[in-house]
Amino acid sequence: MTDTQADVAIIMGSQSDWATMRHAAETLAALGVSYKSLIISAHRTPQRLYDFATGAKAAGYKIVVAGAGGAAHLPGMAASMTPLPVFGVPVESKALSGQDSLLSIVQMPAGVPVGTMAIGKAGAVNAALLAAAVLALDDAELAGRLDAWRAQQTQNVALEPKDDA
Ligand SMILES: Nc1c(C(=O)O)ncn1[C@@H]1O[C@H](COP(=O)(O)O)[C@@H](O)[C@H]1O
Repeated sequence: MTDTQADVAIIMGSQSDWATMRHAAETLAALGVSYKSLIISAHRTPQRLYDFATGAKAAGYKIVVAGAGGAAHLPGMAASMTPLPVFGVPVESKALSGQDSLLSIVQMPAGVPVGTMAIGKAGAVNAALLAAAVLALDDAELAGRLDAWRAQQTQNVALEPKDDA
């Protein structure tokens, strides 16, 4: 689901981040949350970032999920130009296994917050769940879907391990 009037903007520094960030998109889709996915790089497309971040609230977005790897300046720079909540996803880099991405995103100076997730797929899924939880504060139907999603997750955990699972 990619809407023009979406609640969540999923932005990422490169096409190569999509393999990770698609998990955020899939999680939002499963919860019935509208989103738009965009490639925006602070380094390679600075004007695109400026235009997006300064206009994100007026465009109707409520939350930004930003994934980037390596020198991952995208989430912090987006946060510096929008009052919307920004959740950062450190993409797993080849050279340093995402530790560079994590430290780049998490160490923001006081005054410009980025909610930093775990490295990789877990972070992308959790960014989507956190975004949904925030949106659910004002949306009882979404809150119900989120509860159901969690209940299903609990139900999917077997009590005993299997050899062939
Ligand atoms: N960290 C950033 C930013 C940014 O922070 O603006 N723009 C691209 N990148 C990252 O560079 C990595 C390699 O990108 P390529 O695969 O395109 O070479 C990606 O993980 C991307 O997020």
